[in-house]
This record gives sequence, structure tokens and C-alpha cells, in this order.
Amino acid sequence: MTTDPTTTRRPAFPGGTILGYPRIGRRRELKKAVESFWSGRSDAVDLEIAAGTLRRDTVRRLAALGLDPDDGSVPGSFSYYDQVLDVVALLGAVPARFADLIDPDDGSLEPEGYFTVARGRGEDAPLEMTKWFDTNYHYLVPEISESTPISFADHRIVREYAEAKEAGVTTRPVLVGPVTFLALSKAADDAGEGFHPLDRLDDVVAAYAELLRALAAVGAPWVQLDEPVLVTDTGDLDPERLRAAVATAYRALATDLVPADPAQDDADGDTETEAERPAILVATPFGGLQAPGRPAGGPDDALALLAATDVEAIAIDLVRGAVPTGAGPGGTVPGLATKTLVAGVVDGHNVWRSDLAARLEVAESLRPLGAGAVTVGTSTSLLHVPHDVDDETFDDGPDAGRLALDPRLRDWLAFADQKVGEVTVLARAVAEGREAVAEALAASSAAAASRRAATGVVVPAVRDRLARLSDGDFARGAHDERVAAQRARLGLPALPTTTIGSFPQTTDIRTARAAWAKGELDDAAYTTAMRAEVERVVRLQEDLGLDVLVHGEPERNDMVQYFAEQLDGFATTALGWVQSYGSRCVRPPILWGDVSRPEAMTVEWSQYAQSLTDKPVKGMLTGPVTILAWSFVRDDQPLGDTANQVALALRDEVADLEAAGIGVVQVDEPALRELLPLRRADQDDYLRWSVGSFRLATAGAAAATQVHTHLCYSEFGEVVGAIDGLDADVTSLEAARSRMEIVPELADAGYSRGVGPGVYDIHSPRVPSTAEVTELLRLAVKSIDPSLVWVNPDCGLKTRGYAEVEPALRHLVAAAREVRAAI
Ligand SMILES: CN1c2c(nc(N)[nH]c2=O)NC[C@@H]1CNc1ccc(C(=O)N[C@@H](CCC(=O)N[C@@H](CCC(=O)N[C@@H](CCC(=O)O)C(=O)O)C(=O)O)C(=O)O)cc1
Ligand SMILES: N[C@@H](CCS)C(=O)O
Ligand SMILES: [Zn+2]
Repeated sequence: MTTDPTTTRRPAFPGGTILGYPRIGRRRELKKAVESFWSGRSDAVDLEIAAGTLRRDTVRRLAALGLDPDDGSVPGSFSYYDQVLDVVALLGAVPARFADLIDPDDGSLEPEGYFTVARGRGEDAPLEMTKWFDTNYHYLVPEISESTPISFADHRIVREYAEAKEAGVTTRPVLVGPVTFLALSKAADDAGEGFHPLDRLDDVVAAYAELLRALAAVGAPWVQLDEPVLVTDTGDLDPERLRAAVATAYRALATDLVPADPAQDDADGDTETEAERPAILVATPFGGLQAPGRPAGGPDDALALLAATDVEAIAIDLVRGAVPTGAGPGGTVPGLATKTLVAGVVDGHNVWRSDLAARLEVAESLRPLGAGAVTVGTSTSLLHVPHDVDDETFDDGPDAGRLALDPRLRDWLAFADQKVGEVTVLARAVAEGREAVAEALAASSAAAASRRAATGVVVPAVRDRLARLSDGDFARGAHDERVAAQRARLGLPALPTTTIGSFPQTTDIRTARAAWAKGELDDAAYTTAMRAEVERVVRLQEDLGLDVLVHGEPERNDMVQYFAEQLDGFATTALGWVQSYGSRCVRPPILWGDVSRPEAMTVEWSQYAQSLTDKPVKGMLTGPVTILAWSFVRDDQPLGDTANQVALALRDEVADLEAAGIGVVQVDEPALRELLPLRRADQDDYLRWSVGSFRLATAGAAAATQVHTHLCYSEFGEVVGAIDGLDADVTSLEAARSRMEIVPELADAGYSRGVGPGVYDIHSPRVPSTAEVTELLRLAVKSIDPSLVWVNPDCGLKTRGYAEVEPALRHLVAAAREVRAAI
């Protein structure tokens, strides 16, 4: 049925809305409940009770913070593990190896099954994990083929809607939209030649239609379908195909089903129409729907495409994306008059308090587009920021109750709860005029002014050093001279073996650090414990026969937070946890001022490790791009300038490591690919400054110092040129799951430096056999000059246990020896 375009709907979410909320819990309650369930300390009922409590607390809190509890403004965005896996469960679309996990009665995945698909079992590998757009969140990649079962199999979303309703809040269920779900899926191993997951669009859309009917039946006024794939033009998907998929999917979901009209809600919120579906909000976070410089209304204008469908509302990202333009009369967007535009002006991706007056202007500048209504929202889900800045006190230890954040900084920040407040203020300003919120606007302008003028935001000495840089500071000497000098110094065998840096972060290590944080262990005792760990790790590596050793990174809580704690210009939080994947969380540091290094950060650990062995020990640093990518960065200067400040601090650390006798320094850049812009037009500039900052960090190294870098958690095809541009002597890359796919690509691009394609998939508890590692190594040396090849795992070992790591590394060394003998 086609929606009558003359129908005047009540504007959607007049009090403002958010696209999603953190689900891990203010005290990581979900992490604890899920990990307890995994370990067998609690059962499925305990888990459901803990999760249900968290969900109810969350929706009530959002209502208390000012979102309308009756009109679908509160998102229902809970997940036990991952929102993409949730759609796999919704559809029962598990790969054949997990078919037995599906409940034969109702087609659903019970909690065990759901987590098994995420984490694997025995020989059955879990779904692959990869970056969620340009965030530090990782989703599970669905595997789809012609024979993957697809139906409306799991009713969790409907149950959770009813649960929230029972708790007094009418939520808006949130799920990944059908087009993005399939665009992010990969063809399963059993798929036929030329199959693309989008070939199953009709089946997926039919299942979504069933879900929408079920939601309508329980009276849900709204549903949110996230379609961030529409803000990118960098995937390998044919854009024409993507557009056709959007048109097909939303014709079936929006046009062919009778919509609920939230305006007809009765007092209890129950719709009285014969609705076949809730009203639909399509959300498009992480960028603009119109590519920079492309004509409005042109074939690649995704806003025009969505506006031409019968969905009731579209949420656009006005932090990463520009204000769109329309190709209709007077600059309007055809089709938008019947829709609400949710102006995503509050940044869901960063933690700065909004300058409300400036954000209001952006929201108001949408008016010429001719939307039926404009309201205010966040640019993305708030999944990517911590819960509450007002919570930033230490929970326990000697600092219990003390503010973790400088109060000055506190005033400049907005975490999820504060952002909800900002949304409600801005929505009110849009609806009633700015006078209605004059006080809030003035307070936010004052905070912005205080931040601009604060000591430490601009440090003249840092600026002067940057201004004096010349091209020479970004370049090392000739590569062949470096190779000769390093060969003479290090005397390594062919196919040298090494690891990526971290060894397992055992319970003992974490417990010691927790005791240190609580004041139960003093500095000296903590250092002694960590040095003992370093010694154990060095002895183990010698025993294993590795060629280039590491100190194991036991002293690092997190590879980025550790550096941020020691650099001026950063603040760290006590409770600012953000989900990175599954139950794993990080506390991204807040980079608020000019960056400098008061003193050496890693030298004592590396020097100590080197003192224990004659083998070379790698100094271990995190690169500037990764430090920025995994921090909340300042938004008042170009990212490239900030990157160079961090690079200079690292450059000084490299010099100190060299002076301490360290001959190999690794500067990790696992996030190099992550920050690659989602629009091609923006990529060259990014690659210029990101590669430049790495070179600035490392180019001070002497020819005889071997510089390594490490990249992971990404597909590297699009950054092969950049990998070469880094000019590192050796680059280790995640490659085991893709079976060395990157090696021939590097060879084809003429790459002629050392390369360590990972031969041990550290994301899985599986221990690879010597034969498997040998096979991968043979693949590598077949594609690229064997004299360039290094042998190493895919990534650091911190999330694994020794029971797996020891045998896996033994097999890795044995495989290296076997292949070495044959070249
Ligand atoms: C390599 N990856 C990283 C990313 N981002 C980072 N910032 N860091 C990374 O390493 N992105 C891409 C990938 C994948 N992502 C992750 C993210 C997170 C983890 C991980 O293992 N996280 C741990 C927490 C790590 C940490 O900060 N630990 C601290 C505090 C530990 C803690 O919770 N302590 C307890 C008490 C201790 C106890 O008794 O056990 C507490 O406070 O209650 C530390 O070690 O001091 C996690 O568990 O979530 C991996 C890959
Ligand atoms: N050196 C780090 C890199 C992780 S990407 C580690 O080994 O954990
Ligand atoms: Zn890594």
C-alpha cells in the first residue's frame, strides 16, 4: 500500500532522540554478567536477569534524562554481544557449521548458540570480526550463501519492546537495516561462483517484514533501521546495485506494508489502526549521504534516494557530513515533505560538550530542504562514548570518591547522558525558539570559550617545534644502506621469528595492577611484579627459540591508554569504558591539549628486558595515528597537526630507546586503515598526513636501528601504497585468516621491505599445527622474495592464555625452521 502523501503526521520525536545508547552498563554490568556466564559461574537465567535489569534501568534513565517515554524517542538498542550478530540471530542465518545450534522448535539461537557463533568452538571458527565503519567498535561478519537459512527466527526484539513497555517506556527498536546487513556480509564458503550476499535481499526483506508486522502487533510506533553503508563510497560493492537494493528493500518494508500512525496513539500508546508495520526511521550515521562535490539529486545522492521511499523519517549525520542540498524547487529535496528529518548535530562519536548555539544553527539550516518536520538527534549511536561524565570519580582505592577528571575538563565534556541532555535542549530550541533555552545556550558558549582560552590547549614550545619541521625530518636514509647496517648489527637468520609485542595478560598481572590502583600494592612491589613477568616472558621466548624478542607489555593496561597516561595534553578516565567488541572494552583517553612528553615512557622496561638476553629485544611503541584513532581527539585543529605533535613525542622516545642500546623499535599502527575516510574524495589527504606522522615519529632512527610497524584488524588492500610509504624496515600484518592474501598484493605493488604476514590467528583459541603454519609460510615465500619474509603471529597475544600461546609459538618456530631449510 502506498502512503497517502497528503497525510499530515505528527512530527517524529519532537523532544529529540538519540540513535542508540551504550549497552555495556555504567559499571560494565553486561561484561561481567556475560563473562560470568561464559565461565560457568552463572547460568542463562542469571544472565537474562542481569541483562533485563540493565535494559530496564537504561530505558528509565533515558526517560528521566528527558527523552519522551511515550512516543518511541527512547531507542531500544541493547545487544548481548554485537548488533550485526543480532541480525544473524534474528534471521537464523548461521553458517552451516553452526546449524546444530538453532533451536529446532522455534528457529532461534539460545544464549549458548549465540555466543558460540561469536566465539567459535573447537574446529568451528567464529564469524570473522572487523571494524564498524571508522570506529573502534568491531562487528561480526555474517556469512551468507544461496543455502543459508533466512526467516524471522528470533523474537528477542519484540520481547524487549514488550519488556520496556512493561517498565513504562515505549521504545523504538533499533536494528541494522537489511541493505547494510547484506552489504557487510561476505559470501560463505559454500556459496557459488559470483554469488553476493545481496542476492538474498528478497529473503532478508521478507523476514524483516515479518518482524515489522510482529512489532506493529504489539503496538510499537517506531522502528529504527540503521543503514550506514549509504554514507560510504569506498566498498567494493557496485553503487548501482546498492541503490537498487535500497529501493527494493524500502518498497517492500515501507510502501507495501500499512504503516502505524503514531499520531493515532491512544493514551496507553496502543495504535488503533490496522497497522502492518511501525513508522520507520532510517538512520545513516558516520558521514554525509551526499559525496562532497557531487550534484544534489544526482545518481549517487543517497538522501534523494531515501527521500523517494515511503519511510517516515531519516536521521542524518551533521557532524561528519555537511548540510545536504536539494535538487527540487527552491532547493528542496523531493519526497522529504512527508518525512521528519532527524538532524544529527550532537556528536555521537566524540566527547566534547556541544557549542549549542552553533549546533542549533546547523539544525536550522536544514529548513530549506523542505522536510515535513525537523528534530534533533545524535549523529551516531552513543555506543561509542562512555556513559556519564558525572560518574568520573574513582570507585575504590586510596582515591575513592575523588574526581578522576580535572573539573575544568569536566566542564568541556559530554558523555552519553550529557548528550541526551543536549539533544533535548536543542529539540526544544528548534520547536519553541532559542529564547526557550537561552540559559543553556549561554552556558555552553561559556564552556566553549573557557576551553579555547585554557592553559595547555596551546603550548607555544610545541607549536614552535612543529613550525620548524622540514622535509628532512620526515625521511630516513636510503633503504639499501639501512638493510646493510641492520644485517651487520642484528645477524638474523632467514625467515626471522618474532611476536607482535604483548604476551598473555594473565589474571595475576591484572590482579596486581588492580591492587596497585587500589593502593594495596605500592609502586615498588608493582614494578617488581611486572619485572618478574618480563623476565619470565624473555626466558620463555629464549626457550621457544624466537629470534627477535619482546618484553611482553605486562605493564600496559591498554596500548593507547598507557601512553596517554604519560603524555601531557591527554586526560584518562576512571570509568569511561566503551565497548570495543563483545565483552571487551577500552577507556579511550581524551586528547584535549598540545601534546608533549615530560619523560621517557618505555625505556626502562625495554632496557631491562634487553639486559636479560643476547638476542635483540624490540622497543615497543604505539604510533601517532593509532593513538589518535583510539582516543577522543580535540576538534579544534586539523587531525594531522595533532598527529605530528604525538609523532614528535614518539620520536624522542625512539631516540631514548636507541641511546639505551635498543636496536629494533616497533611502532604499531593497527588503526591506520581504520581512520581511512569513508569517501574516496577525502582519502588522499588522510593518507598524506597519517603516513607523514608515522615517518616523523620514526625518521630520526639511525640506519642500523631496524624500524618495524604492525597493522591488524583490517583489510589492507586499500592501503598497500601507504604501507610502502611508511618506509618501515619491517611490517607485520594480520594475514592468517585470509591465507596470506595481502602478500601477493604487496609483491604486485613492488613492495621491497621486510614483511611479516601473520601465520597464527590469535583471535581464535585454536592452536595451529606446525603443518598449518608451514603451509601458510610456503604460500608467503611463493609470492614474495623469501629474504623479505618474517614469521610472526597476526597480532599481540594479550587476550590469549599460555596454554594456547606456548604450543602455537613452538609450532611457529618449528615451521620457520622447516621452510628456512627449504629456501
Ligand atoms: C588491539 N585492539 C585494541 C583496540 N583499542 C584499544 N584501545 N586497545 C587495543 O588493544 N582496538 C582494536 C583492538 C581490539 N580491541 C580490544 C579492546 C579491548 C581489549 C581488552 O582486552 N580490554 C580489556 C580491558 C583492558 C584494560 O584496560 N585493562 C585494565 C583494567 C582491567 C580491569 O577491568 N580491571 C578490573 C579489575 C582487575 C581484575 O581483577 O581482573 C576492574 O577494574 O574491575 C588493566 O589491565 O589494568 C577488557 O577486559 O575489556 C582487547 C582488544
Ligand atoms: N604491540 C601490540 C600491538 C597490538 S595491535 C600488542 O602486541 O598487543
Ligand atoms: Zn595487532
